[in-house]
Amino acid sequence: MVLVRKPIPIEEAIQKLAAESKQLSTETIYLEDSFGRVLANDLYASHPIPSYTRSPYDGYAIPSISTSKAGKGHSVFLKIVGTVGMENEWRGTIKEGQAVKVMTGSPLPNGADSVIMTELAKVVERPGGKYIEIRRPVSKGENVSQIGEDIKENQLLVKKGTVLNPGIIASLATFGYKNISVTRKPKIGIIAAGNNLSNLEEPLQFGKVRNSNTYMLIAQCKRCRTDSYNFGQIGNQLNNGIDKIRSALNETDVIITTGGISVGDDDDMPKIYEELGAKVLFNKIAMRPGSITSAAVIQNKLLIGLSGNPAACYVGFELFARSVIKMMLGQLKPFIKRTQAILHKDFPKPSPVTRFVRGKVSFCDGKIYVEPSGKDKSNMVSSLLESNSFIVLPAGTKGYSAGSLVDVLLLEDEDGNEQWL
Ligand SMILES: Nc1nc2c(c(=O)[nH]1)N[C@H]1C(S)=C(S)[C@@H](COP(=O)(O)OP(=O)(O)OC[C@H]3O[C@@H](n4cnc5c(N)ncnc54)[C@H](O)[C@@H]3O)O[C@H]1N2
Ligand code: MOO
Ligand SMILES: [Mg+2]
Repeated sequence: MVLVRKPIPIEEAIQKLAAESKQLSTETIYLEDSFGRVLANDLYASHPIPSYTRSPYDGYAIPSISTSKAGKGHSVFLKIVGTVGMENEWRGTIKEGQAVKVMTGSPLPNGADSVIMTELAKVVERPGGKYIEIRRPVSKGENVSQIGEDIKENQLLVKKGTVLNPGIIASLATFGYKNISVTRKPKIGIIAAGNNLSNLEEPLQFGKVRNSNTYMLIAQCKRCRTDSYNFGQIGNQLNNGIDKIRSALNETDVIITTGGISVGDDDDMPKIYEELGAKVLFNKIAMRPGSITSAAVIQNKLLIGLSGNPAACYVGFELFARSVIKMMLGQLKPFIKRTQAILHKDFPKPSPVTRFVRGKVSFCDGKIYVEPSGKDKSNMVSSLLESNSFIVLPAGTKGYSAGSLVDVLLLEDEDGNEQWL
């Protein structure tokens, strides 16, 4: 039987996958383990920052009015009556003509409304004690950090669906969020199909290739900040493949296969879908490479069938599996970041369907440039070495010359897009 394959538009494939990629349950983790995890609920500021009026400098807290007569060759002298920010902390109310030594971050003592930096206040001995000499008027509020000037109480700090990065983690720690609720990571099972695959440690035999895709996919899952499980390889025995996928289903949320998805004699994946009773969502997409990327659903779990050809497998993962994982993680922006760049080299090939060329983005003089990162064949692995992006060339275009503005998808970006387009 010849398998009928009707190519569907990329957007439709994305929609079909989105319908099957519901957000997973949540779990509570320690803040120190939260880097790269996705926040499961909105978090608010439980108090203002700063929570007290404080000095941003080492210096002297003073009543500014005491300096009004300083300037034009005239100094004023304020008596140092204590120090804040030390063990024997001074706790009084500063009067006119007085100053209290403060450290960066110290609370401003009562009676003070400004701070003069150490460098601008010369300490002098005078009858009755130590004084600071001030040569210019200091205005009210000068060098004072006001309550809530950084973050207001009850302000929304971080939206649910945000990927936690060091800056966000710092903000959450500021409010004492020791435990936080995040979406659990989807468990991705990886299976390589193919008769001619050898393990990495085996000496290479004629007609065989090493199973590089499994390692690529593990790393791609990591880049999506989720965990993958290597279920090894399946050869050309149909039952073996069916059993392996069945048992992997019990331990995973999504199974990604690579290889065996096309129309060759040993391409068993379509038969495996059929034998398993999986509902096929699509088995061809109008794009290159990765046109035979397929997806099916069984026991409410997604099977994503990627090409065996390394570059097509890579592209299929980034365009589809990546978004599936991010949707399951409840990410606000599950789609790959798209921007525009100036093509640095000619790309003369026409594109009858949308083409994703492995690209290398670089930045120069405030502009974004992109060039193909190597030979553009889906069975080639070399173009992946330097690829950090895909150049998107729309269907029906006849090739591009250097200098043209093209769309690019940024693979290393963690922020993402809310929409596919
Ligand atoms: N008559 C047709 N032939 C092919 C078509 C077609 O439409 N009609 N589609 C081509 C396209 S496009 C692609 S892409 C490939 C897809 O092939 P499969 O997904 O069936 O993959 P395999 O046949 O198993 O292997 C293809 C190729 O990739 C190498 N490979 C496979 N697995 C791995 C792995 N884990 N690590 C590294 N390399 C792997 C394998 O050695 C083969 O060279 O089909 C075209 N053919
Ligand atoms: O469309 Mo196949 O998946 O390269 O190159
Ligand atoms: Mg094949």
